[in-house]
Amino acid sequence: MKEIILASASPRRRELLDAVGLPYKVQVSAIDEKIPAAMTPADTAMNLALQKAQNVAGKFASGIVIGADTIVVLNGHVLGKPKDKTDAVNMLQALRGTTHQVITGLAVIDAEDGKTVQAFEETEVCFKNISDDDINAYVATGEPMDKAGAYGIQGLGGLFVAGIRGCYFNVVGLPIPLLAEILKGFGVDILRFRKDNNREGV
Ligand SMILES: Cc1cn([C@H]2C[C@H](O)[C@@H](COP(=O)(O)OP(=O)(O)OP(=O)(O)O)O2)c(=O)[nH]c1=O
Repeated sequence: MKEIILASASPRRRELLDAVGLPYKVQVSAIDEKIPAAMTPADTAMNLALQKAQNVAGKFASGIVIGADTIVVLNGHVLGKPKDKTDAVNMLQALRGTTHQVITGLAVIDAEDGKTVQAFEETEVCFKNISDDDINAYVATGEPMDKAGAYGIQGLGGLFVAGIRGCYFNVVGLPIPLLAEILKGFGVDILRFRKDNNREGV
């Protein structure tokens, strides 16, 4: 099997790949994450994912490179990571009581021949109508600062979520089922890639 290279600094993405037992190495991309103007939210996420994957693919002669980018979309407007605590408070105030979308764009590149596949997953997240007090207490924990939309559903931010429709892993930053489908086209079968596939105790 070709080597898998995750073009990401996100600990969440590593944890999600670890959970399915796929061996990989990490090479963080060196791109300046600028949200391109005049693109749909899905195209924005896929474009950023592509920039990350291309940047890393250029450093390797072979291997399957995975790039991803997660954004939150409220009424068609893209929310990335908060710039500071005030920005985080503003984002959470805008998100409370809403149903919004979380989109993760994926780009997978075979560094050897340049074959590239892009896709995105979209999940709807319904937020409770949380109080300013709760927002301030949450922002004070620091958890929102490195996360799109200023929350982490997998952490304390999960307390604000009334429900979701769609892929949970997508919200956390890597839509594993979609990625598994894409990787099959690169000759990587997550379910069957090793002979000794004993997952007892996982
Ligand atoms: C909405 C949401 C986002 N996030 C995270 C996932 C992503 O790591 C982050 C969005 O930022 P990204 O720019 O997608 O990723 P990153 O900067 O963390 O890592 P890299 O660019 O190196 O791949 O927000 C959560 O962890 N939980 C959530 O509920």
